[in-house]
Amino acid sequence: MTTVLIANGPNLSRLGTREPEKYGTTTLDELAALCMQWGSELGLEAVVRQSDDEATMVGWMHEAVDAGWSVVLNPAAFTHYSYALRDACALVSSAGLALVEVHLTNPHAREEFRQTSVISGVATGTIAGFGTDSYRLGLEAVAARVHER
Ligand SMILES: O=C1C[C@@](O)(C(=O)O)C[C@@H](O)[C@@H]1O
Repeated sequence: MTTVLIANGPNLSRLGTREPEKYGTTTLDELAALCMQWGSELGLEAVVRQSDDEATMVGWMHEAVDAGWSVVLNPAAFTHYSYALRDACALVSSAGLALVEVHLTNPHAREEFRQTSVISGVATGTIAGFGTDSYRLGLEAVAARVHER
């Protein structure tokens, strides 16, 4: 089965209680279980991780390249300023692996600083604003690309 890394950035461990009016009430553990279920329905093995640490996330992108994993990435606040994570994401997409950027909220409808993504330019595509369904749609996009190969 094809493995997909679902990588979550800073503060997403607090899902469920973090600004629930914006991010919903689903916890990260619940989201991980949903992703594993959606993944298996799509013929994908979902590996779900979260870190508040930029270097750790850069290392995960290197691991994805070496292992041939596609990635569904919610870079969280790193979206807006982490050139290190952007460069690591470019390694994934330039290796021909799908790198789908996802967001629970629609950053374009929020504060000005959220309207810039330094990741989008090297992502295969971006899905934002559909709550936890953004992840499901991200997995569907990966599955469509993997199965057309
Ligand atoms: O932490 C997050 C979550 C987020 O990536 C989202 O999923 O909507 C949007 C980011 O602006 C924010 O920093």
